[in-house]
Amino acid sequence: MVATGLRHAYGYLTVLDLDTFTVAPGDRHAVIGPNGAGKSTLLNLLAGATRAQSGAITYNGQTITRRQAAWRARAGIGRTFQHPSVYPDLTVLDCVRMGGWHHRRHPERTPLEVLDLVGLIDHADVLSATLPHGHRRMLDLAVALAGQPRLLLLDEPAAGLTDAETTRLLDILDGLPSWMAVVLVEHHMDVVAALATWITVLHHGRRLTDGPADRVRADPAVAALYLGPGGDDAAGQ
Ligand SMILES: Nc1ncnc2c1ncn2[C@@H]1O[C@H](COP(=O)(O)OP(=O)(O)OP(=O)(O)O)[C@@H](O)[C@H]1O
Repeated sequence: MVATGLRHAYGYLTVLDLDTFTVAPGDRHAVIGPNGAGKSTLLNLLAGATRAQSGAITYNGQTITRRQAAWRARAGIGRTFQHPSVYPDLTVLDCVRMGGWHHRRHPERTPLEVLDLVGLIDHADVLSATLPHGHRRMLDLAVALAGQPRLLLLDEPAAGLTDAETTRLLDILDGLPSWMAVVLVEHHMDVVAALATWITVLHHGRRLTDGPADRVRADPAVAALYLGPGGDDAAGQ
């Protein structure tokens, strides 16, 4: 996927102004930055949940800038949400079935296998709205994985998880196929450190820097962004 000239504003407030953003098969691309930096806005534009006010997005060589989110999902762009609330009236299993509806004939994994992967197999018949937060996040991930995405957009998947849940999440993400591209918006630097090979840092909607994960995490300007000048450790923790 290649996005160029993406710009988004709410009224007079420009919240994203990004010259280029590229993801290739197999990438593990983290997008980090302080609250309000425009990370979720970027993900929403890539997923089609928000329509780009200017700029262009291509995917597999095809222009998808005006394509709706559902079309993009069918084309292989899966996503999770910062505040997951997947189909509250459905059972956990039916949510995952919905996530994989366009792969009914040739699913790589059955819905039950996906639930097993994320540790929710014992909750298959429970109404999704009754799940505690960590389980709801895992269900959100299961729904995205059931769609067999080629590009997976993750919006703060570790937010609010316990240590044990975070470990499980890291195991799952670490086991994703190498052809799948992942874009990860995340505040937890240990999660970013474990997964990301490339990091883009957003600040006030613009790219502060980007590059190989080790180099960006060691960048004093990135540490200063999180802790203020002199904060050595912020991006490297
Ligand atoms: N629907 C909206 N209407 C008005 N302003 C909005 C709306 N959604 C987001 N914003 C503003 O856009 C800016 C970027 O928000 P965004 O959620 O993309 O940031 P973020 O980097 O994901 O932040 P966080 O880490 O806190 O989730 C913020 O200033 C936010 O208040």
